Amino acid sequence: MNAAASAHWLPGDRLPDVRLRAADGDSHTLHAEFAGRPLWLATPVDAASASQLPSPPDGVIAICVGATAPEGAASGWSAYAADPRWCAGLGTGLFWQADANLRLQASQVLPLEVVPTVAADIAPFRGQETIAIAPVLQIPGVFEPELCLALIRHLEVDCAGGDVSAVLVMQDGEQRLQVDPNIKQRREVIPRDAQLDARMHERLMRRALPEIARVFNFEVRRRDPFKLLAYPENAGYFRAHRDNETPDVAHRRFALSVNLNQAEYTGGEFRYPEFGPHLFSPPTGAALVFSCSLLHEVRPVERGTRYAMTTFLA
Ligand SMILES: O=C(O)CCC(=O)C(=O)O
Ligand SMILES: [Fe+2]
Repeated sequence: MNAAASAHWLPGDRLPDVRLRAADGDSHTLHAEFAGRPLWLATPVDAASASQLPSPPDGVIAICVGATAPEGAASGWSAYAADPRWCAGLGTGLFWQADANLRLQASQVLPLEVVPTVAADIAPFRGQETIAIAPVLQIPGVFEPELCLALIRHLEVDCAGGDVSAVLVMQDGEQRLQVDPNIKQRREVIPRDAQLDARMHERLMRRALPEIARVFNFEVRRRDPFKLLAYPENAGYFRAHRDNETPDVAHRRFALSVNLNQAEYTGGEFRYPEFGPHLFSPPTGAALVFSCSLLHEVRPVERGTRYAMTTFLA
């Protein structure tokens, strides 16, 4: 096993693309042919280790990469050889679970000590018709839970809760910052901890930017400063607005927002009234990315405090 080799793939990372060779000699690429369903991927070192792999549940694609695989098609596993350069980078003796978007969910060393289960978020798709949906992108697991907690602490403790959020208004031909409860009510602060800033930046570079490039075909070159937000119980909201309407923010292309404690409040969902009634409340650590030209609102928080981190990309 080589833990060092696999250490650079963390839960939340999208698996690298790779060319796989089937027993009949045909070649297949991971991203092109194995996305769209949850994936189990194993790299057992020998036949004994391969024979201990559990059968995958229905709807899960299971591929065994390397010299050996569990016997026969009935096992639910398909055997492939991979480009050896990739195998070296991956490491052998490993078991990976990835979601339908090929994002790593969990990894274990073989033989397995914990029986793998299919978590709700990597369960096979159940078809559901919808008439309209806002063109937003959700990226799970951009920040780890521990980073989310550190950010909340930074806002509440190190930054003494932040400042009441103001809006820019034009008055007598001049721009002025002014608190306006007709528009929004929340606290906010630009983080003052360079290490937290660097950790957020690294996670965005690693997990959000490649997805934005893939989904929106857009290469991010600029980022506004990070902002930590608190929407208090019965007092926090941001009414419908667009994020690029005044000259000072016209450069913004995409808004990115990460929920930091989604299970601890109710209300506070995003809504895109131009695109129907759906409410968006991504889980803790997930990023919501959308065009700054879309009308959007953050619904009033009813219970608890909603914490989030937001920035704008261009
Ligand atoms: O609360 C958030 O996550 C972001 C709210 C928002 O729309 C904004 O700050 O422009
Ligand atoms: Fe906004």
